[in-house]
Amino acid sequence: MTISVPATSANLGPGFDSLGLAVDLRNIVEFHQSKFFSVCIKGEGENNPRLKGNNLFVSIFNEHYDRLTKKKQNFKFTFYNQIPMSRGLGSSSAVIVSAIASAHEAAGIRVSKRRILNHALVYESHPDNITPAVMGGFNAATVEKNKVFSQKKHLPNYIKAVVVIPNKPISTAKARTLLPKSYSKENAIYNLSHTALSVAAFFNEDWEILKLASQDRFHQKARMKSLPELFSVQKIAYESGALMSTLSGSGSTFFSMVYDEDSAVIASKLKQKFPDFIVKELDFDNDGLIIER
Ligand SMILES: Nc1ncnc2c1ncn2[C@@H]1O[C@H](COP(=O)(O)OP(=O)(O)OP(=O)(O)O)[C@@H](O)[C@H]1O
Ligand SMILES: N[C@@H](CCO)C(=O)O
Repeated sequence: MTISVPATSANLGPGFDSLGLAVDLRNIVEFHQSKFFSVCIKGEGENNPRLKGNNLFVSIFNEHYDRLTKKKQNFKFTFYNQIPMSRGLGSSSAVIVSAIASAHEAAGIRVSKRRILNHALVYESHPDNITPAVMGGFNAATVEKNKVFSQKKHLPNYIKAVVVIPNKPISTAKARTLLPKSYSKENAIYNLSHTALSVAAFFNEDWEILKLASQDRFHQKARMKSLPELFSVQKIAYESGALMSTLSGSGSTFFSMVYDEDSAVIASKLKQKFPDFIVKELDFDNDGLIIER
C-alpha cells in the first residue's frame, strides 16, 4: 500500500489560518504487516534519530488503527520524504493526513477525503495546511463545530511556485507565540478585505491582482523579523516578476507564485542572491492525498 501527501503553503499573506494551496513535493509512505515494528526513512529526516521510533506518524497511525480494529498489529513502514521539516511547507499536516489515511487503509476501511480531513483537525486545529494536503489545489477553509468546511480551486499549469527554503527551522507552535493577542479594527478590516479579494482572484484566475490582494497585517512582519533576509527575498521576487510573494505558513520558507515562463529567471536570481538557501521551482498539485492500493 502506498500513500502520498503533498507539501502545502498556508496563509498566502492575509488569509491567516484559512487559505492554503498544495505544491508538487510529496511525502510517500509504504507499509505492510510484519512480525516486528520497523521504520525506515529515506530523504528528509533520514538522519534524525527521533523519527526512527514512535514519531508523530506512528503514534497517530496506532491511535486510529487500534480504534478501528481493536487489535494490536506490527507494521513495517518505509518513508520517502521530500517535505523539509519545520520550514512552513506543511510537513506536520502531511504526516498527520498520511497517518490517518494509512490507518484506515491498513484496517481495510474506505473513507472519504472529507472524513480524513475532519480527523486531521484533531491534531492541527487550523485548516489551512491540512485542507490542501488532503484536497490539492487552492483552498479557502473554515472550521465550525469541529468540522472543516472548504472550497477548492484547481490551479492551472501555466503558473508555478518558486520556494526559497532557508536553513533555519521554525516551529509553528513557537511562531504563533510571536503574534499579537488582538488586532485593531482597522487591521482586521484590512486583512478581511485582502483575503476576500485573494479568494476571488484565485477563483477568477486574475493573477495580476494578487500582488496587492496578498498583503497582510496579521503575522508576516512579526515573523519575518526573526529572519530578516526574508524581506530581501520578497523584494527580489517582486523585482523579478513574481505575481505574489508571501511567508509560507509560519516560515521559514518564502513562497512566490510566478508565470511558468518567468519561473527559471526568478529562481536563478534568488539562487544567486541567497546561495545558502535552497530554491526550488515547483508545479502546483491538484490531487492532494493519493492512495495506491
Ligand atoms: N516526516 C516526518 N515524520 C515524522 N514527524 C514529522 C515529519 N515531518 C514533520 N514532523 C513533525 O512535525 C513537526 C513540524 O511541524 P511544524 O508545524 O512545526 O512545521 P511545518 O508543518 O513544517 O510548518 P507549517 O505548519 O508552518 O507549514 C516536527 O517537529 C515533527 O514533530
Ligand atoms: N496558519 C498557520 C500555518 C502554519 O501551520 C500559522 O500561520 O500559524
